[in-house]
Amino acid sequence: MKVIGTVGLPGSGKGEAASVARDAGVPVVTMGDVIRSECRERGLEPAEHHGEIATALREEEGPAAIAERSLPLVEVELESSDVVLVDGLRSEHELDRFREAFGEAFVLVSVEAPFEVRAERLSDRGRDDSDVDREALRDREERELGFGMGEVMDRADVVVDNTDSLERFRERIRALLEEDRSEKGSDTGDADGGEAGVETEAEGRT
Ligand SMILES: Nc1ncnc2c1ncn2[C@@H]1O[C@H](COP(=O)(O)OP(=O)(O)OP(=O)(O)O)[C@@H](O)[C@H]1O
Repeated sequence: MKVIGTVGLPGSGKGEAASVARDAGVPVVTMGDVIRSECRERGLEPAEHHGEIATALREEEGPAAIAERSLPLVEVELESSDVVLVDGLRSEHELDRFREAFGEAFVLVSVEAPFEVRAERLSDRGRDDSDVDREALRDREERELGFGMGEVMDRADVVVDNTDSLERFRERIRALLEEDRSEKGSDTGDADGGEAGVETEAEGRT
């Protein structure tokens, strides 16, 4: 059993990692979906109220609220799949909650690329205003860092550097999904010569 959590700043490649997982038949639990469904529950438009409801949930149910609400969705997927990907951790409270629930079976992957690279890719993606407007991107980034995302990234088990081609990134994610639990923390760069910029952190685990 393995639960892979992803963390990364806007445009780093979390969505791509999730789509690689889906293509490989690995179920994906998107933490943002928990917020979107709560918006609908409250009769609010998710596109406009996402940030506000995320804050409200944390205030009402505690800082790990979104992780807490994601857990049953992960459990359901684990009934039929050995590996599940959780898209988009934001805070250390959430990380602590997943570690508490899954222990060693939880592998945190930080997807990283410099601001300029992400800004460039996002302006090509153009999903919303913060994709094309660099100032809006900075604001979004600061908000996410404000939730403690930087600290979460620092605690990652695996860092995947996404500055190379999309195909190289996809290969790296596929390798991670296939990696055996016992290899956690080891460099699996053999499939790509280890050039994909993979670093690992032992975090004192055995
Ligand atoms: N290595 C790469 N080369 C080229 N384009 C890439 C690469 N990685 C990701 N992209 C593209 O960059 C854009 C941003 O990636 P993605 O949507 O996965 O980011 P994200 O981390 O999910 O961002 P957000 O948090 O804003 O949703 C997408 O259009 C994606 O296809």
